[in-house]
Amino acid sequence: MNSSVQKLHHVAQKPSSKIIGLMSGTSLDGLDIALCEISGNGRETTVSLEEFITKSYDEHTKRYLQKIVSVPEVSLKNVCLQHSWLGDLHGELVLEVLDEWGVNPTEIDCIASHGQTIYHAPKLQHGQADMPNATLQIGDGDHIAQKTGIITLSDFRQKHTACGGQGAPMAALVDQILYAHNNEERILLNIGGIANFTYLPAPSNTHQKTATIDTGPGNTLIDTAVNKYFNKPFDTDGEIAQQGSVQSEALQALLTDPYFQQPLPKTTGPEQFNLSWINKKLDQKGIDNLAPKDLIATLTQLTIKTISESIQKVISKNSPPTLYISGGGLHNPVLMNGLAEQLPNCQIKNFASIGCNPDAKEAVVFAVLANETLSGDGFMIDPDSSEKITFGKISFPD
Ligand SMILES: Nc1ncnc2c1ncn2[C@@H]1O[C@H](COP(=O)(O)OP(=O)(O)OP(=O)(O)O)[C@@H](O)[C@H]1O
Ligand SMILES: CC(=O)N[C@H]1[C@@H]2OC[C@@H](O2)[C@@H](O)[C@@H]1O[C@H](C)C(=O)O
Repeated sequence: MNSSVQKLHHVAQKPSSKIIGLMSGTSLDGLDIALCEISGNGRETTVSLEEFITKSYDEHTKRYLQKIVSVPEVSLKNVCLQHSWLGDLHGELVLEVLDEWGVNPTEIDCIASHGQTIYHAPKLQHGQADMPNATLQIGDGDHIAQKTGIITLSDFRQKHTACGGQGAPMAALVDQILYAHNNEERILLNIGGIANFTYLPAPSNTHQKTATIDTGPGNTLIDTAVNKYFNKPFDTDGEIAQQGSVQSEALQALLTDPYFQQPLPKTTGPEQFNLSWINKKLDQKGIDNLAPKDLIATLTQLTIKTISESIQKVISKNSPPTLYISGGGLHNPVLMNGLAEQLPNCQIKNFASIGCNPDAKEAVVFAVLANETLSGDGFMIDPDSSEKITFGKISFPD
């Protein structure tokens, strides 16, 4: 037997594995690196987050990625170069943090790498009837495996679209096995660049089904406008939004986007929600005189409104869920207070109270997806079929 296949066979049979989850999200703030100890599989899965860090991208890296991320027409040469370059970079960052943590790479059973989404094109967004749901992530897995000497699973979203899904959100698959609770209705809300949630009704609630959705912009519009008008990467602690006031006419103009009324399932990205989208929506209503701080307050309110309205649509009025929040938006008090105001019946908690470090959640998701591919049966993505599927492509270091 080939030695890497033998290693894989061994890892798949271990009662517990050390898996590193890697996530480079839509905000382009850096690479989230989560070292997990994972035992069991399916509903028996348990995860212990042993270490976590976000390795921030420097300005040069961020600007280089911005050349192609979510841009519809780019240099194919850049895409080709960046696919390999980012794989190498992610491999180097893994080696760097393992050294910082005092962990030998030989102790790691595998890496689960999400990569960087450079274009997300569900049918709803690309609008070409003859084309399938499509999504593209870069940061090649072979490069990560070569750099680190560690078996690497990557490119998790392709199987989702190949099986008829929209390529996202995928966190719900993991949320269901790790966080569904017998007596509590739960919403797991992640506010990253894009906001998404998983609704986990308590099993006793036979009227409601598990649901998942990208609600629309999380931080992406706030970040992009703060960057343009204040030359900062994001609105630290919501300070700018607090100085501005929400302009209701502008808010209504933004809320007219049909995405917000589309039924589930739906997913989106910065390809749709970006600076030109803001300008177009405001131009259509003849609004051209918003003070920058009022724009930030209005965009923050847009995130609050679209998240809370999406939540209201799926939950049962009689048994309001507890909301567990993760992602960078958790650090913005204006977002948090706004959600509490709009969802007075829901208890709001930090995801840490049932899971792990809220900034690590998505990286852990990909570690669990890899664990299931190696040692489990997989996940059901079609509620009308019992067929289970696994995700990720396997790269060997040799
Ligand atoms: N102290 C803070 N105050 C306000 N906002 C913050 C703060 N810290 C982080 N954020 C926001 O969180 C964002 C990063 O969030 P996160 O890392 O969850 O996003 P992501 O994983 O890149 O996105 P996605 O989940 O959509 O892929 C930052 O760009 C910023 O907008
Ligand atoms: C295409 C893509 O990378 N989508 C991300 C992004 O970040 C949040 C939201 O948009 C979600 O749809 C998804 O990530 C999480 C991990 C998911 O698939 O559940």
